[in-house]
Amino acid sequence: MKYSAKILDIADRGVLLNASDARMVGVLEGDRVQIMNHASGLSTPAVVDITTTMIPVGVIGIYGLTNRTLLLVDGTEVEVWEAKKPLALDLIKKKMNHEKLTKDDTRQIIQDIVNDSLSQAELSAYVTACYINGLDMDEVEYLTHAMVESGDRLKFSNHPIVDKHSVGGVPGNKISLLIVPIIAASGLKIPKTSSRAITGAAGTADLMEVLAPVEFSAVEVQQMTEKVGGVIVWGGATNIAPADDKIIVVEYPFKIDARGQMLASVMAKKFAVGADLVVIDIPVGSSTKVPDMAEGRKMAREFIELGERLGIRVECALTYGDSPVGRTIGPNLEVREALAILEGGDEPRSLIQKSLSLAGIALEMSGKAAKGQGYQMAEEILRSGKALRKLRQIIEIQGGDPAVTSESIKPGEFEFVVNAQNTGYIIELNNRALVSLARIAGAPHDHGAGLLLHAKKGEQVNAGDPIFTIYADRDWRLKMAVEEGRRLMPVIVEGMLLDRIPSEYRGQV
Ligand SMILES: O=P(O)(O)OC[C@H]1O[C@H](OP(=O)(O)O)[C@H](O)[C@@H]1O
Ligand SMILES: O=c1cc[nH]c(=O)[nH]1
Repeated sequence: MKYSAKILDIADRGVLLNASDARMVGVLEGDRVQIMNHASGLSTPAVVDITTTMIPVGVIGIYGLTNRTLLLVDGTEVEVWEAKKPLALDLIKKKMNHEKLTKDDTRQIIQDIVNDSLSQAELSAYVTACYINGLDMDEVEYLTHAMVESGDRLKFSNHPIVDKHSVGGVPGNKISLLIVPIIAASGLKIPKTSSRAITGAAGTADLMEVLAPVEFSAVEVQQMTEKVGGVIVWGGATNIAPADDKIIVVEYPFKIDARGQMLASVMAKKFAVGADLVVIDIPVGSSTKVPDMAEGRKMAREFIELGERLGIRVECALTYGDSPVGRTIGPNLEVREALAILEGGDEPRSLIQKSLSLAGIALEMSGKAAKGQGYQMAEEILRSGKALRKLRQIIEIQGGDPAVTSESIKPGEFEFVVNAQNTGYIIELNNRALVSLARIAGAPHDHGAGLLLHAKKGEQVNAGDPIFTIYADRDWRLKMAVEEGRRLMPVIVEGMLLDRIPSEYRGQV
């Protein structure tokens, strides 16, 4: 049947049909139609919403993200018919029933994800089934290959290509902003693609966006890396492993990171950019993705094994993750902290040490530094100002202002200081609670939102001393964060009254 397209400014996938047209096509709410633009030859399936008033008979409303595939303008004639159910649905059910997915099953699922053939509910079912039932190493390998094959790949003529990736889970982990320019300044190539926040309050792509645009095609990533040695871009915009970001969008609200998908997500990005040598940061701590060292070693073995299957040499660094890295959480605050180090600052030591350790491992793996000399070489590159100059080149080539300084990056204009109620030592900084608080304050979308920690774990505070400041770009978000902070209690000072249970309390204990 033929319809006239009306482009709807809705940042979602799908189409809107008048109820009587839906009956004519033979679809119900949530079913799929295939839309064909005969003039351009472009076609896509889309999930149907139904209205009785918003779209007249003979017109089909096309949502913004679906129109990215169809490239229609208002009034274009399109053909619409009931689409077949995506093949992935039966395969997702297989995973729900604890069965192993084959290479072909996985390829089909990824193809349907990349083609936007699955609704958000169906995609969530896939992520949930994998999260609960897990993937074995064969399934992880199939997933990695399927993710790579469905997107673009970089092909550098000079090797080695070095890369680093963190599994995340620890807030304030701004180390890529230091490591990438150190590696690139050493003369190696590091085409770094990053995700936005998954379980955290600011992913590396969110951080870099404070300094420069992060959305580039794979070709542009390759060209920029050839020119200046490195980039820091958002993987979701590159069409490198394009299923990755669609899966992450589903994980973000739940703050989950399904293990098998995480391994594939990280290594697919490394494989697709042609990396030969990869350092993986595995933060270990009670409120991270990896609760203890034994689990960290297990994950490290999985990364190394997956690397072997892909022909990539992987080394893993188990890092301290019991509390945030450095003193800041949230885009502007984290970027300011990282830039201050590149400008010559020597605080916070823990952030500097972590960044130099990982950069040092990469330098040793590549042979740039002799065994045991990587840390020193990374430190020399940092202290000489070469890393800062390199970051400025990266910022410039990505279209940002290379003259940016740490001082010019400001936290949100609304702030609230949380003071210690009693004297004692900080005995807990709860990562998950700190992330929740930073997200409620607006991070990562509001770049000024976040937290500044005045005291870290083990430090002593006196009653009345500031322990952390909440920043927000909007006052109502600050109010919400302050209220939530009272409930979440992300920072515990030894001796603090945690709660008061009245004698008439009858709740669950
Ligand atoms: O939000 P959570 O789950 O903490 O971590 C996700 C972050 O970890 C990785 O960092 P990088 O790209 O290696 O710097 C991802 O790319 C992403 O930015
Ligand atoms: O890039 C990343 C990092 C952590 N977890 C993922 O799923 N992807």
